[in-house]
Amino acid sequence: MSKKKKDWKTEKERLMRLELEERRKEYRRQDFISLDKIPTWREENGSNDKEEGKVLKSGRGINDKVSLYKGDITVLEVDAIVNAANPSLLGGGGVDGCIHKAAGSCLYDECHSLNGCDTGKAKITCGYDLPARYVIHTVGPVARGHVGPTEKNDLTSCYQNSLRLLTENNLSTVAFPCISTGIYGFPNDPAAEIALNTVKSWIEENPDKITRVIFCVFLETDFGIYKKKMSVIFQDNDTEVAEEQPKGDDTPPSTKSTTMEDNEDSNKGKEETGDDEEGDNDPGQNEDVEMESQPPEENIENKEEDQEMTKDENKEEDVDITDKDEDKNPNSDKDASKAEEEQPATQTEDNTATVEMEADGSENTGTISAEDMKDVVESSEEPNSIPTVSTQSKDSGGKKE
Ligand SMILES: NC(=O)c1ccc[n+]([C@H]2O[C@H](COP(=O)([O-])OP(=O)(O)OC[C@H]3O[C@@H](n4cnc5c(N)ncnc54)[C@H](O)[C@@H]3O)[C@@H](O)[C@H]2O)c1
Repeated sequence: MSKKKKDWKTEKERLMRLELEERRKEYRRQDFISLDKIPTWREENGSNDKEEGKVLKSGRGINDKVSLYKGDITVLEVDAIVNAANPSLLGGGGVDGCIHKAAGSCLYDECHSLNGCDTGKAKITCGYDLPARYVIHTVGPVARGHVGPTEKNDLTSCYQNSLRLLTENNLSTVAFPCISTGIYGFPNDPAAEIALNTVKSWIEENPDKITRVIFCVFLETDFGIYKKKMSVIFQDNDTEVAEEQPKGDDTPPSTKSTTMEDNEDSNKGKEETGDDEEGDNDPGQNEDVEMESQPPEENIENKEEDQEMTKDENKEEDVDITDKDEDKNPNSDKDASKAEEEQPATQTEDNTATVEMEADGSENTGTISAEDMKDVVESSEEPNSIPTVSTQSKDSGGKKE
């Protein structure tokens, strides 16, 4: 018998009232990773340094607030995971498809009520069946291999607005995927540079608001890039080395990879519940994984052609939807009080957003032409039509610059 479709508002209110142990019983996947199983950047270095006879003073520095994790973002038990969405917020493929699939259909329904999201902006919803309590949806720039000031600013805004939304909702642990580096074609290296430096600056300006930011990479390529950059950007300069560093050895501490298998033992034996296809999102072990939803190189080209961003053609004023769709948008100013009761979360303060991508593309101020986004979004219009992401372990690296 088909399950009765849940009302997202009722489900959200119910979930928000649950204590952790009660909530854990509702996770669609029981092989979740709790925060204490993810070492901080300092702990990773510390464990290496201990091996090399050095003991690090445990500080409350920035290195205690960041982590590098390689694996599926949908299993992370944090306050919020960030979704690399598209302007429609109606799901798609890649990490967007994984998150929607793991969260369940209520996520789609709540997203549908948000009337889209502009590039660089962020909106927050409940996490539903995910171990993450919330999902912060942000829309990265469609770079197609080209990184100009606009693309850089938009990607920087994705991280800033996501962190701002996190703390505005009194949340303090978050995981980011590599926004825009998949089908949107932002080169991996500059994207990592922007992600790491933006997050570092933000934590330095708001040290007491953040407990942990996890950089969740999926591809071996990104893991290598992040590990190298983090060793430089998150230098451990607030430590006291207990013993002399071997003469002439000034190499920064290397780090061991934080991968799914490191943490698997901690969740061994947890029963798989629900109709989850085990391994749908499992990125495999230490290899690049080619996601079905991320077509091979040549197709990405075609897809990118399809998603040709023609800013001037599409450039339209953001439509302030508060007076236009207030009954549709639970977060419009007029309904602010009602919205606050129903939804503890708030949206970005300006609350203007791209008018929702209609299937026929009639009203669309997104940065991707209606026709193109229609193709991308149409396939994911209904929750059960969201393409599943299955991965084959493959040595192919991520997109080269
Ligand atoms: N890949 C596709 O074929 C496809 C199709 C339609 C829509 N989308 C999605 O792609 C667009 C956004 O592009 P994007 O480059 O920002 O996102 P993306 O294409 O999802 O790639 C972003 C990053 O997320 C990584 N990733 C994929 N799955 C996971 C996972 N389970 N956990 C952690 N990381 C993961 C992926 O390897 C890449 O590094 C949106 O339209 C969205 O709906 C993708």
